[in-house]
Order: sequence, then C-alpha cells, then structure tokens
Amino acid sequence: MSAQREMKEKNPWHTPVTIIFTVIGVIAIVALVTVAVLQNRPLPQKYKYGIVLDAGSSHTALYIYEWPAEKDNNTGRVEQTHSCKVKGPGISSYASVPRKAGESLSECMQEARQRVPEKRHSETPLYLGATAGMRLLNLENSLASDKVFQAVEEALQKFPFSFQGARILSGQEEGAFGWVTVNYLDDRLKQSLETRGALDLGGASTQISFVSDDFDGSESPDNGVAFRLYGNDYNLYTHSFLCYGKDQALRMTLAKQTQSGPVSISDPCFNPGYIETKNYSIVYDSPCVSNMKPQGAPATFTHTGKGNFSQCQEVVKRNFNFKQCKYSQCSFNGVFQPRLQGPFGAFSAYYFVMNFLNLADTSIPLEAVTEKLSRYCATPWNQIKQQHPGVKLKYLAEYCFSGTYIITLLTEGYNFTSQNYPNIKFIKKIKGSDAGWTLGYMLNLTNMIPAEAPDSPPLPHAGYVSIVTVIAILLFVLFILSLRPLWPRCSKQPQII
Ligand SMILES: O=P(O)(O)OP(=O)(O)OP(=O)(O)OC[C@H]1O[C@@H](n2cnc3c(O)ncnc32)[C@H](O)[C@@H]1O
Ligand SMILES: [Ca+2]
Repeated sequence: MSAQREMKEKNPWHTPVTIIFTVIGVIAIVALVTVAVLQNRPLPQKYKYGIVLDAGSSHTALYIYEWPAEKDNNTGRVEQTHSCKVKGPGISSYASVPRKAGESLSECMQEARQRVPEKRHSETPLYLGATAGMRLLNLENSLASDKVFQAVEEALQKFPFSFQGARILSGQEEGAFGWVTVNYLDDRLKQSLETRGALDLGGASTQISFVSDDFDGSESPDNGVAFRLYGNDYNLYTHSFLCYGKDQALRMTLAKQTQSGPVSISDPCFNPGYIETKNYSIVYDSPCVSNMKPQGAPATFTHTGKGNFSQCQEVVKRNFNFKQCKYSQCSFNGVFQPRLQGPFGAFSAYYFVMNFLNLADTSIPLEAVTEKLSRYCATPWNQIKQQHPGVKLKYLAEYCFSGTYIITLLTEGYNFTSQNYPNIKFIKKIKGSDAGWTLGYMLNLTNMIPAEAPDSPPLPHAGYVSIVTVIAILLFVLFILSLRPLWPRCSKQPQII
C-alpha cells in the first residue's frame, strides 16, 4: 500500500497545481474559440430593396432588387427577387388617354407593396425609366409625352415607396447600363476580368455596347462612356439606333414595300399562306417612317406572305445605309464603330426570337443558322400555327422577319462574321436576374458600385473560425508537451503483492 501512495505522490498529474492549470487551460481555450466564433458569426441577414420600372416601347416591366442591409456603403451583392409584367402596351401607347398609363401600373405596384417588407417601404427607392417608345412620342408630340409622365408620376406617388422620379433615358444611358448589368451579374467588374459586350434589341431601338482596345473615345466622343468601377477604368463604346428595334424595323421594312402605294404586299418576310387585311396606320403611325408615307395611300392593304429568307434579307438590308462613313470604320448610317472585341451577351428580343427558333445556341455555324431560318420562313403559315398553338399569333407571324432582321443586323449592320458569331451568347437571365438596363441604372443611382475596390476582410468567416480553432488546439498540445518533464516514467513498476 505504501508503494502505491509513493507512486501517486510521484505522479505529477495528481498534484493539485497541475490539475488546476490543466482545467484553467482547457476553459481558456474553449472560451477563446467560443468568443471568436460568436463575435464573428454573420448576423441574420436583413435586406434593403429597390424598385425599377422599365417603361419600354412595347410594354412596362417592374423589377424588385434586394441586397444585404448591413454591408458597408451598400456594397453587398444585389439580386432581382421579383419581376412583374404590366398588362397592356407600353406607356407611350396611352398618349391619347394619359390617365390610363398611370392606372396600368397599379397591379404590379400592388404586388411590389406586398413583396417588399412593410417596414422597408418608405426607404425603398422607386425609379421609372422610359426608353425608345417615349423618345419617339417626345419627338412627335412633346406635350403628349409630358402628360403621360405626369399621369405616371401621380400614380406612382400614391404608393408608400420613396419615388425618385420618372424620366426618359438617353440611348447612351440605356446601352451603358445594359452593359453594367451584364458585367456586374457576371462578376467581371469586381474580379477585373475581360468584360462582355451588351446587345439589346427592343421594340423601338437597339443598343450595342462593348469595350475595345481600339476605342478611347477620341474618334467619336458621343459614343464614349467612361467608367471607373472597383478600381478599373473602362472606356465603353456604346450606340443606340432609334427606330432599329424590331417593331419599328418591321414598319420600315413594310414601308419600303408599300411606297408606291399598293393595296396588296406580297411579303418575303412572312410565311406563305399568311394573309391579313391591315390598316396603313400600323405601318405609318410612327416618326420612324412618317416621311416615307406615299401620297394618297389607301386606308387598308392586304398583307400576304411568300416566305423567302434571301428576298426578305434583301428588303431588310435596304433599311441600312452603308454608303457614307466619315470615320475610320462604321457600322451603318454613318455611325462609328470600333473593331468588335470580346464575348457578347444578346438579350431582350435577340433572346426571345432566337430561343423560339431554336437558334440560341451559337455553336451552330452561321451558315446553318441561315439555312434553318430559310426553312422556317418557307414553312406554310397553317403548319406554323398548328405546330405552336400556345404562341401569341402576332409574335408567331413575325418570327421569320425577326430572325432575318437579327441575323442581318448582326452580320451586315455590326459586322459579325462566322468567326466571331460564336462569341455571342443569347441570354435572358444571369444568376436569376434579367439582363437589361434596369439593374445597372439602379446600381448607378444608389452608388452601389464603388469607384475603388473595397477593402475586404483578409479571411472569410469559415476560414477565420478554422484558423482560431487550429491555433487553440496547437496551444493546448504545446501546453501538455511543456509538462513533459513532469510526466510519470513509463518503466514497468514492480508488481506489489
Ligand atoms: O427597349 P424598347 O425599344 O423601348 O422596347 P421594349 O423594352 O418594350 O422591348 P422588349 O425588349 O420588351 O421587347 C422587344 C420586342 O420583342 C417582342 N417580344 C416580347 N416577347 C416576345 C416573344 O416571346 N417572342 C417574340 N417577340 C417578343 C416585343 O413585343 C418587342 O417587339
Ligand atoms: Ca427595352
């Protein structure tokens, strides 16, 4: 028994001081890790919101964006959480009944009221930006466009959001903000990656925006937009072609075929067997074509289809003027365009049309695209209707024209070739947010893209926790090892009987 006691006395683990040190050591390490983890735990997310109404020529759409509230200077990632398509046509179509332009927005605005948490309503900015439809109305009748804006503003002020005004975007803004949206969503700006050009095809105008090493803004300053984003400088080339959206381009193409005032048009851009009696106003009721209106044109005309892609392309080409160019190089209509560079994202009608025609995959060679389009255009109208019973007839009838217009605009207008055509990606959404100018517009107005790259914490939360834990365990092991001289000898003890 005395030997046992002696051994106990020799074993330092059994001395009260060591036991107290060990317990304190363990408690200190557990406390250190707990405090470190809790102190740096991400707080439960609270969000801020922003609403943008895109008052386009063909329709209005509402987008709700959200971003984490506690990030400094609103630098957290912005995402689209909801969109609402306003029923009816674009606000410019209500020129004769402006009150209705305001009323048309109320259903989507009610939705927004429900989607944004009530306690955030008063601080949520609400913007309305109008594009080519209102640009054209303003050119045609500025009083009417003022009245539409007045009605729209009155309607929007009735909602509990922080209304920031309704205005017409310039074509340059529309192009540049579309480019910002695409590159922001792609994370190309923050990571200083090569940017993606933006191609937007609306109903009344079309935009092309890209960064080219050839372009510093000096040759054609009107086409230049300089940005400093996340510490990088961008000299963006952008141009908006008013009247070259797909609806106005169709009017111009029809007008080209009716100039001698025929009562019947046999149109290569519509499927064979298509026949409709149409009012001439659907062609000439726009400043894009009003100067082409023939004297004494009849009230109506018969529009028949003959479905011929190459003839359609010939008529479409007549909308582009390739003759004069006072710059080193031009796209069309004497507009400067630098050398095409980098990948491109094509959205809005580019996507709707190419997706419908199963041509959104640009790995399909350009020659095969035109072949497929030729076949589509030559398909009888009855067959087309049977094959696509759920599709709006107006869109369905126009897909041959729209596809031909898109290919002609890209290749003849902007000079894409079979080599760089695969650089184009037809897109609708990027990471859940619609491609379009609205997000870029809001990011700009809320200063959400800093000019300089923000300082980021050296480590993400998970990395921080792991490192603190590993260091704590190491310290503990070192502490145990430091007591080694006091460890009991491992030599075999004599058996005590
Ligand atoms: O930019 P602006 O010129 O003001 O016009 P918008 O904003 O109203 O134009 P959109 O991009 O919304 O639409 C472009 C065109 O595509 C048409 N469109 C929309 N959905 C479509 C679909 O599913 N198939 C074919 N065309 C479609 C629409 O009617 C327009 O003519
Ligand atoms: Ca648009």
